[in-house]
Order: sequence, then C-alpha cells, then structure tokens
Amino acid sequence: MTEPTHAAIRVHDASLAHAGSTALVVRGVSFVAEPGAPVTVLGPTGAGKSTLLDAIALQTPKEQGPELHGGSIAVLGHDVRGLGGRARTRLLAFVGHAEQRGSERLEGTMTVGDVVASPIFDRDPRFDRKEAGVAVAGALDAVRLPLGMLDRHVFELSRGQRQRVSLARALVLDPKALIVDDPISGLDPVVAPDVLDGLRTLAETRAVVAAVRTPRQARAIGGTSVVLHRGRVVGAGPIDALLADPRHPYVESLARTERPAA
Ligand SMILES: Nc1ncnc2c1ncn2[C@@H]1O[C@H](COP(=O)(O)OP(=O)(O)OP(=O)(O)O)[C@@H](O)[C@H]1O
Repeated sequence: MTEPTHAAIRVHDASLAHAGSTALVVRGVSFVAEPGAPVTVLGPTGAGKSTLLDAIALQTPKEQGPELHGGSIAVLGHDVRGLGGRARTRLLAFVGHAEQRGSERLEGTMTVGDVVASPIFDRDPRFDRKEAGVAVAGALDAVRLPLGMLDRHVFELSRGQRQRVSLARALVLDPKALIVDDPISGLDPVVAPDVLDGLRTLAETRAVVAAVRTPRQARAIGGTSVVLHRGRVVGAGPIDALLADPRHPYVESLARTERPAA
C-alpha cells in the first residue's frame, strides 16, 4: 500500500459488538470526518463512544477490539472489514490512536522522548535519530508539553502530563487520521483549552474523530457532533444547532447543563 489517497473516515450504518458477544453496543451509526471537518462523539458513560472509536482505529476482535456486525467503516479509503493483517499494519502507520486511559498503560521507566518516539522505531529501528527528534519535538509542541520534558521518566509525571504524552505518541507519525478518546481527561483546566485548541489545528489537515465529555469540548474542537445514547445516534450536527433544538432527552440534558442557572 502506498500513501492513502482518500483523506476521510467514513462510517456508514455501523453496528458493533464486543469480541465474543453478539449484543450490539453501537447500532446504525453514520458520519464522515475529513480534513477541516472533524467529528466529536458525545454520550453518557457506556453509550458506545470508545467502542466506536476503537473500531475506527482498526482494533480487531483478536485484540479485544469490537467486531463490525453491520454497515461499513472505511478509513483513508480502506474498508476495515476484511482488511488483511499486512494491509492493516500498513494502514495503521497513517492512523493515530490516543486510547481512553492510554496514559495508564505507559511504561513508567521509559523517558518521555522514548515513549513518544516509539511508533517511529517500532516501524523502523534504524530510522534517523535526528529526524525522529524533530518529529518528537513537533508532537510535544502540539500537546503543549515543553521540550525540557524529553528526559523525564513517565513515573515522574502527573496524570495530565501522561495523558498529553500519550496524545503526542499518537501524533508522532503525522497521521492522516487521528482518533482521540477523551483527550483532556485528567488535565488541568488551565491546560485543557490549549490541548483542545491544538486538536482543532490538527483537524484542519487530517481527519479527526474525538470522543469528548461536554458540549464545550466539542465546540472547542469544532466540526460536527454525533451524540450517542445506548449505542444509537440521538443527535448529529453542529453542537450549538443540536443544543438549540434537542430531539432527545439526553441532548436536552446536555443543553440544560449549559444554560445559566436562573
Ligand atoms: N471489552 C468489552 N467487552 C464487552 N463489553 C464491553 C467491553 N468494553 C465495553 N463494553 C460495554 O460496551 C458498552 C459501551 O462501552 P464503551 O466503553 O464503548 O462506552 P463509552 O461511551 O466509551 O463509555 P465511557 O464514557 O464510560 O468511556 C458498555 O455497555 C460497556 O459495558
């Protein structure tokens, strides 16, 4: 596979279940994310946000990822159903995935520089160190982490810093598709807007799908929102249009959280 020619993530009527289960946790979800048009996914806990994002990020049932039971998901022009092992590995080089709680799985004794560079050297152990350093610096900058952190060990970092290291690692290969699950969980409220703003900038040049917690976070990233409730879409469109005309009690509850108290 050469460079992907399609820039978009296309989800069409997708239904998903977890490995070893036939119970659908995502049903009939459709949207398109492309450069300049990110998609944020909102929904209460257990709504299916991570399940959906894991499927888009090419996780397979073998790795405890979800299974597509209906519809289709195409990432950068490749249908994920029936994607062979080698084609999947090649496509993964163009897909950045910052998993929910990915920061908790970082190796504590590694340095920030080594963690962020790891996708580069996993692909090519002989990759030029200087060039890798430039990519790592760019990724740290995108998540607003200072270069002075490069030699710090993961165990020395706060939860919010680890979260940003995890996001930087997902960015280091300059992915054409970026899947980000709960990007500011655990972040200091002073830093969070900066990270969301960084995502908005990244979304100008790549397809971004981000699961977020609040309408405010969705607004900060921009694009359109898909609201999930029990695995089904209960609202889709620009977040402010959804909140202005809620068609489901959950969307109404989101709108209420934003109204100033009387
Ligand atoms: N590995 C798994 N095996 C079976 N069921 C799972 C698995 N992971 C999640 N689920 C179930 O799938 C449903 C959707 O979970 P998911 O994690 O996608 O929701 P979410 O919207 O991301 O929630 P949260 O906001 O809490 O992260 C839930 O009912 C959850 O219990």
